Order: sequence, then structure tokens, then C-alpha cells
Amino acid sequence: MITSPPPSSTAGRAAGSAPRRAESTPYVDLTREEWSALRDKTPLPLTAEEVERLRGLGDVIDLDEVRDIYLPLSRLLNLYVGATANLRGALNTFLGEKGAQRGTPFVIGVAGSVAVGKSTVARLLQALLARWPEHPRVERVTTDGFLLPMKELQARGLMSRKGFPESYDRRALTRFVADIKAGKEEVTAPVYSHLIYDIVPGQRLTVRRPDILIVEGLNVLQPALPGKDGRTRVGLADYFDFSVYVDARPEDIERWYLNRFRKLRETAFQDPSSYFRKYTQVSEEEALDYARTMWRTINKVNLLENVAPTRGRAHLVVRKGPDHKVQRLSLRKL
Ligand SMILES: Nc1ncnc2c1ncn2[C@@H]1O[C@H](COP(=O)(O)OP(=O)(O)O)[C@@H](O)[C@H]1O
Ligand SMILES: CC(C)(COP(=O)(O)O)[C@@H](O)C(=O)NCCC(=O)O
Repeated sequence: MITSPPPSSTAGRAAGSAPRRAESTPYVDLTREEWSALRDKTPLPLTAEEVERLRGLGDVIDLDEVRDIYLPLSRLLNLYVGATANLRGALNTFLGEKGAQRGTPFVIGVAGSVAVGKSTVARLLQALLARWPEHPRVERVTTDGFLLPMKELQARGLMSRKGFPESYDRRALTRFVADIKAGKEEVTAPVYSHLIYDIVPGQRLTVRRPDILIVEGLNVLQPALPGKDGRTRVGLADYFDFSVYVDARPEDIERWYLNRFRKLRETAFQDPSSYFRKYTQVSEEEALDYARTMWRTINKVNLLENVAPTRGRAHLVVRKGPDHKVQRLSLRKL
């Protein structure tokens, strides 16, 4: 796998280091304008009815952004799905009887920091990809279902490392995606609740042979853990047919994190069973101080230490500006 990252807004080039030679990059860099011009080649423009349905997803995303950025992306992915099916056909021809495998889901990983907008991108892609007659069944899962239960995090001293790679049951997550990719009829996963800030006891999410699976989470591009014998294992990202890294400046992400916290304080945190209810009982300033500490001591550290270093493994890096609008895209061409 090619690992040289495109220029980033998260971790700038070290002072004094040599500029990357343009001809050696495996990425093609496109401005927003260059990318959005590609939508002219995109069949299936959005109908008025679909625009309404997208609005119904409850996201604040503006519709020009959907047309300019995410519609061309859904076309690119549609082409990848077709090409991947052809490749599997070639493999089956080569393998003969041993190969005869039914179509397996096309798996897309969506990575990036807490609050960068992964869920919004993943929800949009789910809606846009399901419009194509070749792949109407698109499922989306978030990796938070594979966080260790709170009791276990406490026992291991990991409560302030939530979202770090070690706070997940990584083997179970990889097995879950491997089973779906292998075409199992029915695969289940645990469910995480932001309300109780914990795994929901006894609840499971079921995935039944989708055409496309979108796996969204902070750590989806992490390399595999070595096995006990030191040998390399197959990791989650090895099952991805395509991956997207959502990138933005940490200062902007912090602002989005705090804005989301402010909104949640007025809505979901009001629920008596919310883990964060206590922050509705103190002043907004006090609540935001707490959120700022969470950002600076947990989420920002995780972004810089674990998440951003995986950016160069993505097939596509989308870079957002301060207003969430995508400004540049780097697409892997090699
Ligand atoms: N394109 C967008 N335009 C405006 N606001 C957005 C956009 N994408 C995300 N947001 C807002 O930014 C915050 C973080 O987005 P979210 O998708 O919840 O992030 P993540 O899943 O990465 O934690 C949310 O408050 C969301 O409403
Ligand atoms: C649940 C999360 C770890 C994100 O998980 P993901 O779905 O990306 O695997 C994150 O949203 C979170 O709760 N972080 C802990 C610190 C905080 O509450 O901001």
C-alpha cells in the first residue's frame, strides 16, 4: 500500500524539510472547481424529490455542496464498484470452480477526526449511492459499536483514551467486516449509544448482504496489529475497496466540536438518561470549558497521534475549509 501522504492541513510539512517532488506523488490534486466540473460527466442529476429527501436526513449540509462535491464522488464510486465486479469476474475465470464466489459487498472506509464530519459524509454517500440501480442496498456502520464497554475501559484505565485505537475491540471489528465481505447472510455488531456513553447491553445491529457497506470511524485506516508471533495480520483497511479521509485544520475541527456540544446541550443532553445531563445544569461557559478540555486532552491528541498519520493510506482525501466546504481533493491515481 502506498503510504506517502498528500500535503495536509492537519500536520504541515516539517520546517526545513525538502518540498515533495510533484512527479513522485501517487495523488492527483484537484481544486474544488476542478472537481465540481466533473459533475458534468455525472449521470443522474438530483431530482427535486431527492433534494427534499436529502434535506430530511437532518444534516445542515448545503445542496450546492452535494452537487459539487458528493455527487461526482458517488459517480466515481459507482465506476469503482463496476470495475471491482469485473476484477472479481476475472479472478473467478482464473480460479474456475475454486473461485465461484457470489458478489461480495463493496466496502468503503470513511476516516477522520472526531467532529470533522465523517457521519455527515457517510450519510450523504449512503443516500447518493443507493440511487444507482446497480447498488441500491447501501448499509452504514460506525466503529463506535466496537468500543470496549465502559466497565472494561475503566478497568483498563482507558476512560480518557476513548476513541484511541486501544479503546476498541479491533479483532472483533475486523472479523465483522471480513464476514460481511465474505458474503455471510447475516452479520451482527454491538451498538454504542452516545446517550449513555456506553455499549447498549443486549442490543445488536444486523447487516444482511448489502451491495455496498460504508464503515465510518476514527481509526478505520489504522494498520493491522501484529499477531502474537510477530507476524503481520490482515487488518480492517485490507478489506476496503475504497477509502475517504476527511481532513480539516484542527482549529476548525475544535470549533465544530464545541458547536456540536453546544447544540447537544440544548437537545440530547436534556434527556434524563443522558450521561452528559450534568452539563445542562451548569452555565454554558462551564459546559464549554469541559468540552474544550475533552477536545484538547483526548480528541485532539488522538487526531495528531493516531488519526492524521493514517491520512496517506486513503484513496481520497477531502480537505474542508473553515465553513465545512470542501476546498481541495487528492485522489490516488497510482
Ligand atoms: N458539510 C457540513 N456543513 C455544515 N455543518 C456540518 C457539515 N458536516 C458536518 N457538519 C457539522 O459538524 C459537526 C460534526 O459533524 P459529524 O458528522 O457529527 O462529525 P463526526 O462524525 O466526524 O464526529 C456536526 O455538528 C455537523 O452538523
Ligand atoms: C465515540 C467516539 C470515540 C467516536 O467513535 P467512532 O465511531 O469514530 O469509532 C467519540 O465520538 C467519543 O465519544 N470520544 C470520546 C471523547 C468525547 O466524548 O468527545
